Order: sequence, then structure tokens, then C-alpha cells
Amino acid sequence: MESATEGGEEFLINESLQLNGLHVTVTLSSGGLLRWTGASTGGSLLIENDLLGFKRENQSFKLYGFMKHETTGLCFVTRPGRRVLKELSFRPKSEESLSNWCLCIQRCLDALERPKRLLVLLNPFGGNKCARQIFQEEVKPLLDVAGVSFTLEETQFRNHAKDMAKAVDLSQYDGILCISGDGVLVEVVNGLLERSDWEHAIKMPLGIVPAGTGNGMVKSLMEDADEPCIATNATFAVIKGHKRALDVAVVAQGQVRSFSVLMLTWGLIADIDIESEKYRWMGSMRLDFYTFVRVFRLRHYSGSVSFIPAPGYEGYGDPICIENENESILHDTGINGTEEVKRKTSDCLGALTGPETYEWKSISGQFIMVWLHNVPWGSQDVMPAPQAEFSDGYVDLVIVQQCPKWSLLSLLVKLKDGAHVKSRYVQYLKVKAFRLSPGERTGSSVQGGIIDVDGEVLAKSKGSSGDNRAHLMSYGPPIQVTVEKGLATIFCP
Ligand SMILES: Nc1ncnc2c1ncn2[C@@H]1O[C@H](COP(=O)(O)OP(=O)(O)OP(=O)(O)O)[C@@H](O)[C@H]1O
Repeated sequence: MESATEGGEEFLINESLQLNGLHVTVTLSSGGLLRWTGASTGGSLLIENDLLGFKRENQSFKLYGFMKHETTGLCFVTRPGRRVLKELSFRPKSEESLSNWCLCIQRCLDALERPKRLLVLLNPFGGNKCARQIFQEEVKPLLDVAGVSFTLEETQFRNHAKDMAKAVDLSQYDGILCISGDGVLVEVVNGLLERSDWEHAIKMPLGIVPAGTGNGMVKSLMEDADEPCIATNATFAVIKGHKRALDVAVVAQGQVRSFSVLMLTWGLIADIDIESEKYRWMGSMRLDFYTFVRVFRLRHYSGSVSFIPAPGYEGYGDPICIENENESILHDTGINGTEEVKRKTSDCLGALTGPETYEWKSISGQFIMVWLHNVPWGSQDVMPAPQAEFSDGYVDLVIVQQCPKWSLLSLLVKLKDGAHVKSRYVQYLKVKAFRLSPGERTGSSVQGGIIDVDGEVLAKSKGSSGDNRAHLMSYGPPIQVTVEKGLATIFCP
């Protein structure tokens, strides 16, 4: 490919073409910036960020830009930041020029290593049960234009996505796309980590298009890039193929373990999340309604939390002496045997390894809520952990112990933009490891609470409301969380 320079900028091509019938001068820079200028038209498009696909036609080539909608007086018609499809048909003067343009654009696209084959997992029952419609109307058309092939699988039952992630031939795919809420994404992570090739499998890039009740992960990803959290923009984020590392939390009780990428919560938020299920018929009102119920009939739980604070957060909690915390965690999680044997399964994850000696801290007493969060957003309009980062190796911990009811209500309202962390009733810190010893509800010697991981019950005390299924862990014995820094890979805008 020959290149020319003009004004210090290096061009792969600089030619006069026709754009939708108008004469324009078009340049393509080595950085993939396509620019056109003419008497009555002009514009630009960065292939990496704005090009969905392209097609060679008889005497022209067509570019499908997918660009942020420019705000106009009618911006209420289109959501700010929503990307819209823009077709640009360029007609070069000769067959040779047409071939050259197609070659250059294809080379630019190939260099981006975008995913070409996706496994799409769709939960038809998530959220408002719109996932099929979202896929047909908003996701599939974009995949088709981008030339991405896919295998579509609908989840038929709870844990189906986990089973599929465990069994799928990963060599057939460049990524797994969940059209769902966070629950299916979490199942995929757990399935990948239960494989014998888990070290390789967990690097498979994961994408998510919002189609559930809770879409905290995709909201966090989109918000971080200043993009609206809508299906089309989220699909384009996957097509573009940008990726980032994501921390995975290892949640363990004795030898039982599970993996989380979003959150763990105990107390008020877990009670609202799980117990409000019985008001599903109210639609999106159910959470607001049940929040009021729970605040005015406020519960306190006794217990203790211990943690290894991140640098800068050492002031929280009282020091506790754990003689050899590495040994303790390894013992508690049932990890033993040689390093070689351990790495054959993901059982080796969750141990606190490294040269540092860790100082554990503890907070005991009465709690209204304890909330661990891996990413900033918990759903489209709740941001519990404004300082959370995707792969910093820490989870953010939000604790409320004592708080008057009206202050608690105002604090919950502030969750929408993360301003709650400034409240004097909130302790907000980053931790490397965490242990929860949950106790009984104040005023009851038999009832405890619920521990909720990524929207599912992890452990529930006898007598607390909710379903009566068997849960993975027991309520009472300590549950510990450690963070595996940047273990998973996720598509991002
Ligand atoms: N066909 C199915 N029938 C019943 N449950 C299913 C089915 N497919 C998936 N699930 C379960 O539904 C759970 C929630 O799904 P998803 O992640 O799509 O939505 P969510 O926002 O987390 O929850 P919600 O169901 O409240 O919208 C998943 O954990 C999964 O186990």
C-alpha cells in the first residue's frame, strides 16, 4: 500500500470520488481516519470507533457508519449518544481505484481484530421478557451488517448458561455475548471457571446487551465510555472488539465456592432484592415499594465483617490478629496439595499469595447493610460504588450500621448518582479480601437474613422469607471473598 503525506499527515489514499452522487475529495489516513470534503458536504469517520461494516458493490463501495447522533433541537426524539446507522456510498473513478479502496479499508478492519464468530446466549425470561425482540430488532441487524457470524442459544432453565459455558467448544468462537441481565453473565463466568481448561477459558471475551432487570455490568461499561446503556450501542461495543480485564471475586465457605463479578450484599439491600420478588406483579414499582416497607420496618442484624483494606483505607475497623492469614484462607477453602495439582482446577483461586503480609481489620456490632461491589453500577439507576474499577484487584465495601430512617431514605435516593458515599452514616472503602460472619436479626433469636450474590440467594437463614430452595452456602459460618485481579475479559465500548 503506497502512502502520501500532506501537511504532516500520512494518507493511504487521497482521491476525488463521488459520495452519494456529489463530488468530494476523500482521504484515508494510516490511523484509519476517513475524511471527505466537497462544495456542499463534508465529514469524517474513524474506522476503529465508527465503522460498523462495508460492502463492495458494482462500481462503488458502501460504508456503514454507526455514529453518535448529533444533538439537535429535536434531541428528545433520539437519546443523546445513541448511535445511528449512516450509509455512505462512494464511487471511485476506476475499477483499479475501487479495488485499492476496498483493500485499504479491509486491511484497517483486519488490524482491529474484531470478533468474527460469537456464541449468543439469550434469556427469553429475563427482565420484561423482551430479549428475543431486542435480539431480532436491535442486535441481529448490526451483526449482519458487520459480517459477524453467530450461534444463537436460548437459555431453557436456571444454570443452563453455566452448563453451556462449561461444555462449549471455545475454539469455534471469538466471544460469548449474553442478551440478558447480569445473572446469565455470572453463570457464564462460573461455567468457564469450572472447566478443566479454565485458565484459557476465562480469557474468552464476554459481552452483554441489556435485556434483564439488573444490568449493572453493561451500565458500568457504557457509562465509563460516556455511551448510553442501550442495546444498539452495547452491541456495537462487542462488534468493535475493544476489551478490558475484569476482576473476579472468589466467594468461599469451607470447600464450597462460587465466582462473582458484580456484588455480594447482606441486610437491607439483600432483603429488598430477594423478598420483593413476591411483588413482581407490580413491575418496576416493586423495588421502590418494598424499599419503603423495609425502611419503615427497619431490621438490624448482628454480626461482624473482617477485611484487608486497600492502601489508603487502613483507618477503617479495628485490627484483628489472624496469625497466618494465607494458611487460614487456604485451610478454610479446602485448598491443599501440590501447586501442580491445584492449578488443574480453579480451586487454586482465592488464596492470598504474594510476598506481602496482610493486616486484617474488623467491624462488629449491628448492621443495616453490608454491600460489596466490583463495578460502579448495580443496575441502570443505582450506583453503589462510584469509585469501583474494573480491574484494580479490589472490591468496594459499603457499610451502614446505625442510621435514622429519614436519613436512610435520603441515602438510598442518593444511590442513583453515588452521592450516598458522602453520608456520615456510610463507611466506604476498598478491600482486597473480606469475611462476613452474619448473625441474627435484632429482636429475634431464630431469624437471620439473606446473603445475595449477583442477584441470587447464596445463603439464607431458616425462617427468613423467600423461596425454600436449597442454597449453595449456609447462613452463619463465615463467607469469605477474595479478588482475582483482572481474571476475566470483557468487551467494552
Ligand atoms: N429459561 C429460563 N427459565 C428460568 N430461569 C432462567 C431461564 N433462563 C435463565 N434463567 C435464570 O434467570 C436468571 C436471571 O436472568 P438474567 O440474568 O437474564 O436477568 P436478571 O436481570 O439477572 O434477572 P431477572 O430475571 O430479574 O430479570 C439467571 O440467573 C438464570 O439462571
